[in-house]
Amino acid sequence: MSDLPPVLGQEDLARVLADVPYPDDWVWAAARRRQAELLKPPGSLGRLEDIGCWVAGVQAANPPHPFRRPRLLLVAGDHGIARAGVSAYPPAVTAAVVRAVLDGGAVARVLADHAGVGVRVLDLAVDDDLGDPEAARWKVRRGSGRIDVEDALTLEEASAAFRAGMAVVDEEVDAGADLLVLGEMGIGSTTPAAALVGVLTGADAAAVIGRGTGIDDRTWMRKCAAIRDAMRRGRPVQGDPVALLARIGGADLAATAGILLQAAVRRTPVLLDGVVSCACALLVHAQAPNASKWWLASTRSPEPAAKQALEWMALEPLLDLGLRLGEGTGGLLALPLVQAAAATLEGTALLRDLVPEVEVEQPDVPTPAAASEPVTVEAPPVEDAPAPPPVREAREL
Ligand SMILES: O=C(O)c1ccc[n+]([C@@H]2O[C@H](COP(=O)([O-])O)[C@@H](O)[C@H]2O)c1
Ligand SMILES: Cc1cc2nc[nH]c2cc1C
Repeated sequence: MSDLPPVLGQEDLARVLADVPYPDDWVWAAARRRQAELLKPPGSLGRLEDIGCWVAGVQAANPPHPFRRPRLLLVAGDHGIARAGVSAYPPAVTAAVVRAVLDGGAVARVLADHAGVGVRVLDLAVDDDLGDPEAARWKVRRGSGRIDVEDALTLEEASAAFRAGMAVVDEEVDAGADLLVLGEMGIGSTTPAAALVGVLTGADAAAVIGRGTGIDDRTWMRKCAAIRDAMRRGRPVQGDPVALLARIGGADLAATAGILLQAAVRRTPVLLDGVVSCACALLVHAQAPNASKWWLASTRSPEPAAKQALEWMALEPLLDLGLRLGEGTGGLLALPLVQAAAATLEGTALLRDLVPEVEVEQPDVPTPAAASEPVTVEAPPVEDAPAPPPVREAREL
């Protein structure tokens, strides 16, 4: 990462993208077989069984173990488009909520403390001084441009934010983090998120717009026009992730994309949150489809753009509770289930040890003895999943 230039071009990113590994297929397959041998009817733990196997694959350990040092990365930034009246709340809320994440009082802080998750706030572009030098270490500017009429960031700023996300992952993983929970805070952020998903999937503004913080119909019309205009500005650079983030994203989104990419490079799993992290995930996935194997969709956001992004990546959310807060609340609430999935796969007795006369039917997964070459175990297809996005330029370089 350190040899990357100050402005990230497609070729520079292509070098990083080429290093994205795949989680361990053999361990995943072994975990599948173990899952079938546990003291329970096969499939009786439902989705928890798939998640346990996913944990085994990303930890390259069968049985897996519950994560020991999960960390919430809360990425914050203000968005110039909020000045166009696209949110139900004023931009001043961003700084207030981020302060409450730092000092206590925000939902994310309550849930993180409850779950024993360490919190790191990254102020990439909050339009205020939070008075926390550690949070501001990666700040690239205050606020961003109005994406319907101007760029959110310069290419230098977008690159700096993207690289900041990558650097933070390196720091966290070097310090022992074994799971990253993504969170975000920024009034107006659902507008760039929707515009990014619209450009990357080819969907219309009306198909990706959502109600965000709870907007009324008049605000919806303004927001739809803003997304439409931003998408028009973004389309010419849709194959260049950093240029796209500079035009219609924002510093918090660019850092989030950098986190998602570098987490995959560092073989570190990530729990996605709502529409903003899903949009950034789609942007990285469009260039490096392997990367999404390291991510788990924690929650189904009511934002249509989140639904589209997850379908595009064939990721099925774990929770469907109508969460639309952001701040990493989806991942924080899904975490106990992920931990339970790992714990049951690790700690449950084997049926054959207690009831030897019952024969276990093994699932049809590859065994090392059955093939001489490692095989890629594909994720099961999602019904009605759209065709992959036509955005692969950087990878083809
Ligand atoms: O996570 C989601 O899917 C989600 C859906 C709607 C709103 N939000 C949060 O609300 C803020 C953005 O909403 P808005 O209406 O200002 O664009 C931002 O702080 C997000 O964390 C988050
Ligand atoms: C109060 C408030 C808290 C939030 N947390 C994340 N997005 C938010 C939006 C609002 C308006």
